[in-house]
Amino acid sequence: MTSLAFVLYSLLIAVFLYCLLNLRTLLFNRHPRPLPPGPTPWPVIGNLPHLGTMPHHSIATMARTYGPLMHLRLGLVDVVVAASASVAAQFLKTHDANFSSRPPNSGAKHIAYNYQDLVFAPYGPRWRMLRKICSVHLFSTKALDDFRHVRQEEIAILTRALESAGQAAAVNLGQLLNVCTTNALGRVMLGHRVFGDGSGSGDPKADEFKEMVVELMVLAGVFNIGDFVPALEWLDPQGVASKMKKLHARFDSFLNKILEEHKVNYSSSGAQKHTDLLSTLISLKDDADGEGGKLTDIEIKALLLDLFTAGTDTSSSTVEWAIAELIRLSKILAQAKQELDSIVGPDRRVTESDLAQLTFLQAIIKETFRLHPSTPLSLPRMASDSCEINGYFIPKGSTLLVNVWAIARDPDAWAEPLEFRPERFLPGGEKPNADVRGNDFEVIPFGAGRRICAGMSLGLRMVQLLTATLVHAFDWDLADGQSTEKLNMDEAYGLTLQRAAPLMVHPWPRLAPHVYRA
Ligand code: HEM
Repeated sequence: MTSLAFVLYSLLIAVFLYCLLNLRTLLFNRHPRPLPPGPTPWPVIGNLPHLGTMPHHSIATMARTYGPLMHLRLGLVDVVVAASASVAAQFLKTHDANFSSRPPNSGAKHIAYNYQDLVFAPYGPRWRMLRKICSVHLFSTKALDDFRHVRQEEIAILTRALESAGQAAAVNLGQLLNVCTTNALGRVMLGHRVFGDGSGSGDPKADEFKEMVVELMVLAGVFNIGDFVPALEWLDPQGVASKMKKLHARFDSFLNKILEEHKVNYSSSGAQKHTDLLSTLISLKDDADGEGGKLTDIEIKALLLDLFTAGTDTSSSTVEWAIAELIRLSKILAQAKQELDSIVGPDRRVTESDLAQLTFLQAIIKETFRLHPSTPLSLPRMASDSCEINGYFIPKGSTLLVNVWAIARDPDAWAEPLEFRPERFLPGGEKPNADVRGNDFEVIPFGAGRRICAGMSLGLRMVQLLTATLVHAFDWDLADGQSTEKLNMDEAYGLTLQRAAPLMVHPWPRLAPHVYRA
């Protein structure tokens, strides 16, 4: 054999061995570490059929078999699920920077102006700019304090509406709460209410708006096959994309109207300048040269859409769950009333300055967030790079789902987790110091890390003040003489956790009459 032939022969053998080794690695050990355990996927659609109609329930059940760090294959997409506090902390604290973008999805594309918004903006300069604008103008302590009177006034209007409405017929509490949260946000963001006089009674526009927000949350919560099997996207087998496009058109016309009206007022009156978020956004359109560039009309509409959808039903449905729990549990309700009566008394409504003293009420709110988190699977995140967590390989591009709902019901972390027991958050209870602001991973209704809820401080203030006011100002009966034990506490699945049946109640005023007129 000539030396050239020998070299070629050796090279061939080396290449063959290299390919053989690679093939072996590809077939049997693609990654230096294994993927987290999980149920065997079906061909093409993977584990999509395993999700069922209540994915946060099904995923929690699967985690009992496969562990708190689980791998699912949804179509062609790797999905990792965190179902315990310690695993959630690994993703949202230790590896948070790597999980600070959101995965591609049809909701962002068809509803949120093709990712031009804040919620779905890729982690980077534009996201930072949008978030900063919101923090400064809406959510900083100064902004929240400046607009405290707005929240209190809108809650006063709700109280008045409940006082006069409840005696004649039962009221849909969630609906009225939604009008209140939307108008309070509208006054801060746009400088005026979104719906009429704020009382919400029989306002078809308010009904339609809530129905649109709920539809958005339901659609955004669907695991859309097209998101996971791109080859099937054009087929839109569940009809999700087509419903999203129709809904987008309705939101867009709502937002166009707001923008046009505001531009007219803004240009005709210099006095309007910078008194509300939208004026600021419009002024940024002309002179912003922040890191992410100028704001376009589309970006402004996308941001308004985010805030109106993420910031209304989340708060109002949390209050609806809280009141439903209290109506069922009369002893806890009585204890909450006692606290309010001793601190606030019968001659005035609760104000935000009272909240710090209402320790039992605060515990009720934490317990409500624990059992009824507004977004049970939080909002999805995506691995920007491959990484290793708890000895498992997490591939680049994986979607992360944090089962906030299951974590807060984990029997290893909570005593009798299905019981509504506010005292667990009080001194002497099992978690006296736990807070819900993303530091204690056993209860993270607002998520955690860089992409924690942008409106958390506002959401918390609104939920606390609304719940405190409703408990203090009214006694509650269920509609049609329904017994409290029979109150339906079922959930309806969506990106946000709605009640399956709306809470229909009669509110009976319990404070001095002048309180309701003030
Ligand atoms: C009960 C009240 C609320 C709850 C439970 C809640 C919950 C959440 C959760 C779980 C996330 C995802 C966090 C993550 O990825 O880790 C989120 C994101 C967000 N929330 Fe809230 N939210 C509430 C109220 C609000 C309010 C009042 C607003 C604004 C007016 C708001 C605006 C947003 C925005 C803009 C994001 C996206 C943040 C980003 O991607 O950087 N939320 N919220």
